[in-house]
Amino acid sequence: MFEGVCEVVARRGVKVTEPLLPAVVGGGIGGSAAAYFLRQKFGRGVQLHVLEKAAVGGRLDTLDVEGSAYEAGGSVIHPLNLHMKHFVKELGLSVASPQGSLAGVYNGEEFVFEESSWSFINLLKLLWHYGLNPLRMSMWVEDILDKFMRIYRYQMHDYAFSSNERLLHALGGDDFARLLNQSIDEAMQKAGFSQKFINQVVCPAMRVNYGQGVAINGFVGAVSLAGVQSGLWSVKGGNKLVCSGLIYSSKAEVIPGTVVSIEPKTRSKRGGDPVKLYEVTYNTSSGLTGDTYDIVVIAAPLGRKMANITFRNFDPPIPEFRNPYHQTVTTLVHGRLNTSFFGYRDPQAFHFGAIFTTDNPKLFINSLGVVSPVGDTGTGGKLPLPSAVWKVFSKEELTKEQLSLLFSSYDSVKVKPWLAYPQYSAPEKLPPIVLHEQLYYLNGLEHAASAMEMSAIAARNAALLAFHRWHGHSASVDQEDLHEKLKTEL
Ligand SMILES: Cc1cc2nc3c(=O)[nH]c(=O)nc-3n(C[C@H](O)[C@H](O)[C@H](O)COP(=O)(O)OP(=O)(O)OC[C@H]3O[C@@H](n4cnc5c(N)ncnc54)[C@H](O)[C@@H]3O)c2cc1C
Ligand SMILES: CC(C)=CCC/C(C)=C/CC/C(C)=C/CSC[C@H](N)C(=O)O
Repeated sequence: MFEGVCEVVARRGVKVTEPLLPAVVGGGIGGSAAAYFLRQKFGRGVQLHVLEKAAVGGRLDTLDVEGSAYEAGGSVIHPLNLHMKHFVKELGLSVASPQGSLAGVYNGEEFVFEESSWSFINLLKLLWHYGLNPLRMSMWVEDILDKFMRIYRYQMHDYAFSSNERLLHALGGDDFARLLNQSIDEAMQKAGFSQKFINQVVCPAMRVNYGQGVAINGFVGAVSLAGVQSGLWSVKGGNKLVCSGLIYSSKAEVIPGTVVSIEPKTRSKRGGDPVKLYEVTYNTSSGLTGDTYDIVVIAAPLGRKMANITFRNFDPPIPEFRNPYHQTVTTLVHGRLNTSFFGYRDPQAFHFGAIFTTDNPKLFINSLGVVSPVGDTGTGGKLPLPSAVWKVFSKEELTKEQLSLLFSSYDSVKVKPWLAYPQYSAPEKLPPIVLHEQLYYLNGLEHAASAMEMSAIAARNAALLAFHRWHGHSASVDQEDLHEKLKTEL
């Protein structure tokens, strides 16, 4: 018999087999990766559904500017994000590497750091401004990344974790727990970094990536610093192609609908133990309907303003998810930058293609940078074109007046507001993975750090966890000292 097929007794007493029915709620990178990994673990015999209320891709989406598509949500992928790398290879997609451009850090009045196109000059400038802080930061982030990379080995050996705290502890022990319990500001101060460096270099990286300052937890802070390292890449044609590709490869059926409630049910079986199921009710264009599933993986942020799913009749009740999400607005502008806004009267002297900002309440933008279409790898040069497509991140939608301050002229403006990431703080409390016996939640890990790879890791963990719990393989869940145990394995 196929794995993933359960035996039931049919009406006439003849034994027949019924496919196991897992459902995934949400078709973003987390949900599509969950479908892929569930298929990998449970095999051909299961019938997989992905319930999606909007477009497959979720927070991976593009906006069209004058006939070309640009990433408006999740855009860059780290070279050590091995799940994303594997998906792209497996799906036959291609990689695009963004063209580097010169960066400057603006504090609302002046540039406090200006990158040079000469690497030697740059090194001298960094040393002059920040001493050994930049070098020490690279080593600090490398050390965290080294520990983080342990997840791939654990998952390759099929190990799963029943809580986000256990997962992170298995990677970085008490160091990761400490990072979650303090802000990136505190963590870096304790590690000996200067306040000037934190304010002028670390804070701008937090603002460009997470739209928040250095009060965010130390773990997401470290991920954010990894997110400004070199070698970042994206998927040619758009990152969301990974989601549609994974769903196709998993042979899951996408059910268009908004899940409104989930309720545990017991179906009695003649001559056998009762079967426990979940009744998932969802809204479609033709009204309210529902299906029952053996396993449900929720791959969408829970909460009233988010997925808004009601958990009915669970005993004990599933607690409400109150963790708020932070708004980030992406604005794509095809136009000419008003360089005098940044203190450059002469546009010819302005060489920056990426502008980061420090924490200044007077600033109405978090960052802006020149971007290329998803099919393209850049303009081939380091200087921004006089007229280019700029991506602006801000907390609120930009007003016409603000756009006119930033741009001397523009041809088109596209806006996408997102409830982008959790509102981070320290100490960070992470939501559970196991909500009920066979009901799992992926997006709790986002509260440690939100990134495509984090959703993919959470997805593989949930698929492994569901598989082991379904088959009673307790030895593969929450193993202690995995790092030591696996050292001896090839
Ligand atoms: C502006 C922006 C920039 C970013 N940049 C990067 C980056 O450069 N690199 C990086 O790694 N990450 C980046 N991220 C973060 C990254 O995009 C997310 O962490 C990741 O895409 C989350 O994927 P997910 O599948 O977990 O959630 P989502 O993508 O949010 O997917 C959830 C899905 O569930 C669906 N859904 C919700 N409720 C229901 C319901 N009730 N019923 C049915 N379906 C439902 C939604 O429609 C959605 O499709 C960025 C995010 C934003 C917003
Ligand atoms: C999970 C690990 C180890 C690394 C991920 C590093 C990474 C790619 C972080 C970026 C996360 C993020 C939310 C970026 C948002 S903005 C991206 C980009 N700067 C842009 O301008 O679009």
